[in-house]
Amino acid sequence: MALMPVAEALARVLADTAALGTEDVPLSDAPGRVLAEDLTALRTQPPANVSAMDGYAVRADDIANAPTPLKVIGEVAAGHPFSGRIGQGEAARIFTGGVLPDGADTVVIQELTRRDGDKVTVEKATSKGRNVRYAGIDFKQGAVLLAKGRLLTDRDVMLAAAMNHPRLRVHRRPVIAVLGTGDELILPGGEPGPGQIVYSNGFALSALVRSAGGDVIDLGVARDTLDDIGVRIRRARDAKADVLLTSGGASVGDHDLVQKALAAEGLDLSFWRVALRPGRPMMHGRLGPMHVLGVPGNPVSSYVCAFLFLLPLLRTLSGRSDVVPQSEPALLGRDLPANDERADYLRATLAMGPDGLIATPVANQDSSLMAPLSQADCLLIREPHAPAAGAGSRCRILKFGF
Ligand SMILES: Nc1nc2c(c(=O)[nH]1)N[C@H]1C(S)=C(S)[C@@H](COP(=O)(O)OP(=O)(O)OC[C@H]3O[C@@H](n4cnc5c(N)ncnc54)[C@H](O)[C@@H]3O)O[C@H]1N2
Ligand code: MOO
Repeated sequence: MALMPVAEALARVLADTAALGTEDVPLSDAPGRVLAEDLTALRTQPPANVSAMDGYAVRADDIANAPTPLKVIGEVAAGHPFSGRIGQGEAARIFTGGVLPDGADTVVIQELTRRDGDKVTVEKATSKGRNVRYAGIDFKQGAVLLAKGRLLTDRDVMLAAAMNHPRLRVHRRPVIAVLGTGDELILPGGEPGPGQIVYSNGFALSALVRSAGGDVIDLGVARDTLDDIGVRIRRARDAKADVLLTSGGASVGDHDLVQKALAAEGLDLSFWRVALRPGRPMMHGRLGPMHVLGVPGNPVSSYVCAFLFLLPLLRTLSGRSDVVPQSEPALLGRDLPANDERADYLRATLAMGPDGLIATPVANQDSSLMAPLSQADCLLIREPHAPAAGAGSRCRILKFGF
């Protein structure tokens, strides 16, 4: 079977995949969730012309030839408007956030005044409209300020609160069941037997899922038997996971049983093997409504595949409008040879140079190496058959999160 181009593989993963259903959550639970409907301001902010400073509300014409004595006829604090009207030669004491009284058009800061009983002397002219925040300068009732599909930030919930929404309609969080496979794997902290290593993939994959707004079902590590893998696949199904993410057992070895176990459960395979390095033996299919992404066991391959395919899938299920992480320009930190037929995602570090970001691929790109992966800041993209490229030439990178 020919290797599938990365773009086609991604298109297949995302094909016929709709955003999950919605739920209402209180504002405090909304950051990190994806907005499921356009959010309209229920009020205007500020709702009236208000003072930006502590001082005196005046008529600018009255103080054009300062120093000018004015009569103080009232007081305005935030939340306590003054019902009177400022006439010629009059002023009102006003505090930050107070509604500008009728008749006044300007606020003089108190540092430019001298108060004496019910008189205030404005010592310096202040231009008309100064220190006034006009009604609606932030937003107006009816305006759509947060669009459907937006990943809500802490600042967004501040805005939503100001718009007077106590709860927001968001998409359900995707549930991702994470399964490791391999007889050689023990859990961190255990005592490895001969030939054993420590299970590590799942920790990064679960963290990636959570950082992208998904919930994780940890299916642990299956032994290399059809039975054990099958039991855990059924557990993912019974739990109604949206995605089953397996790592390991994806290749052609005698102990690579994941696809066989999935087939026994009725897998509808959409592809296996991608023109990608690292990550060639990746597969995708469906078990009923559940997506299945089978990523290779080599730790770097598992992470790169999850980054390239699981993240967009998770974002699509989450209802995000920005589904595919966008690449950014950088300059190559060292010479690279011509590429073969597989797209290459090189682990690279980033540094700021005089002409922009410099991406330098780590020396050893073996897909089993976790130390350089942890040192890397990004993936440097090499398209299939890319010609040799010299240090300083342009390249594209995908930055890691965190
Ligand atoms: N004859 C061939 N051999 C291999 C091919 C091939 O095309 N023909 N492809 C190679 C490529 S490329 C990759 S990538 C690997 C992927 O193989 P598997 O998905 O079957 O991975 P495993 O054999 O299960 O494991 C590979 C490697 O990674 C370690 N591993 C596995 N799971 C974990 C985990 N959860 N945490 C940490 N480390 C893990 C495992 O011990 C192996 O060392 O196949 C090549 N072979
Ligand atoms: O495709 Mo594998 O992931 O290169 O080691």
